[in-house]
Amino acid sequence: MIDVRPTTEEDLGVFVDTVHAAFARFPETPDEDGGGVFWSVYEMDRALLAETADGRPVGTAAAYSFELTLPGGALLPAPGVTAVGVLPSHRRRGVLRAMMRHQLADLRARGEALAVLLASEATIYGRFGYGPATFTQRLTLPSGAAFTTPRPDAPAPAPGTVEVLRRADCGPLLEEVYDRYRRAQPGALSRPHHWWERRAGQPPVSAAPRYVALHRAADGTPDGYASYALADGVLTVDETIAADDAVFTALARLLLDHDLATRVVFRHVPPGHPLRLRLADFRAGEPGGHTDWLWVRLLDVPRALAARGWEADGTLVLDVDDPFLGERARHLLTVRDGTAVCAPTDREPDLSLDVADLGSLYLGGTAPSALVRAGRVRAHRPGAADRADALFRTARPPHCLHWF
Ligand SMILES: CC(=O)SCCNC(=O)CCNC(=O)[C@H](O)C(C)(C)COP(=O)(O)OP(=O)(O)OC[C@H]1O[C@@H](n2cnc3c(N)ncnc32)[C@H](O)[C@@H]1OP(=O)(O)O
Repeated sequence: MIDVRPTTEEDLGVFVDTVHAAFARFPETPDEDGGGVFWSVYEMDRALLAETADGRPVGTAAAYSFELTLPGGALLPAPGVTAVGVLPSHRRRGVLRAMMRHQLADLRARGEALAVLLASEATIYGRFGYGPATFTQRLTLPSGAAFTTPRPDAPAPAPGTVEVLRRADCGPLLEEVYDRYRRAQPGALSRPHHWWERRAGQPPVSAAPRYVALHRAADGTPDGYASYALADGVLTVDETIAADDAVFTALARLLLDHDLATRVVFRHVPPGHPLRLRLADFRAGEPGGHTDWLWVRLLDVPRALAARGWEADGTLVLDVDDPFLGERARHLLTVRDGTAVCAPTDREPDLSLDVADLGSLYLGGTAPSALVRAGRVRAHRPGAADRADALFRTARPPHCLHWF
């Protein structure tokens, strides 16, 4: 018999020990101020422990309080599910299933319209209603890679300056730039202030030493940064945050011209990013590690659909199956002037789909027609998939590079 219960601050020690044992890792030691490790930002009033009948902890799950930027720019609270683990001695007996059931009920009771996570394996979370909604990839370029000559009528390069700082000395500036960027980028997550304060997460938030190329606009406002380190001739760029393409290019140019590097690895580039198209030699750019990043689980389909912005008008009837929660509902989605209304209907469906696949479509990162072609979504009439493509499409593809 397994019991799943909510935790309090007093459970932090046992929670940290259990989740680390599930991942077969040992907890790092926090700094004197309690920061410098990713688990210093766990929210223990949002975590769960699974225990055996005699009170031994065997499973963990938690959630962070993030905001997700939706297509159109609305910000929606998005619990970021994390620290999911079950001890190797207690796997494949339904402990995760019990925790997911408890957690999704709890998130609904708190009024959340959706939840998000990063999956350790892509085979785990579909059954619980999560679908991959954003994708990311690495781009490796040879140092010194030349850009094409811009057209004579191309916009001038970003006016501004770049300065090199140490990560440890510019946290507040990075926080400010990141926050402005994530509000404009669909699919991006907030990084709460205490993450920066406690240096929790992966660079540039973490305490790991990094240099930072900080771009400032002509008026001195910081509008982009890239955090990086050079080792064994490889300049690894953890994240490149830029207000626009011109700022991205200015940062990329500085990194590509760095002495003593043979290669520059941009670890997080949105698929389809124009950086590779700027190269004089297209084949010099090596994309790699293309992978799912943010997974979305819709908990309140009508509210979630009404919350995002839409770039085309139209209607669509969606028949949505949610096997894990044992629900099925048919929704009439009507979009006018960028705003959607989603109401129950008994009209014949245009598309039948699982809630996990709707999660994949939600941010515009996957076209409905692609899921129809993959056999995951059923289109009931000619033209239905095209209509759905036109509706869900976003001019700016979603991207997320926050790790949690
Ligand atoms: C958001 C995050 O935190 S991602 C991190 C996830 N955690 C890890 O990767 C840490 C190491 N792994 C683990 O701790 C565990 O194996 C877990 C948490 C992935 C699974 O826990 P379990 O208690 O064994 O899962 P449970 O027995 O409830 O399985 C539920 C279902 O998921 C399936 N499943 C569980 N783990 C996996 C997996 N790794 N790959 C594929 N399927 C899986 C089970 O087969 C079962 O399928 P069914 O519904 O068809 O019967």
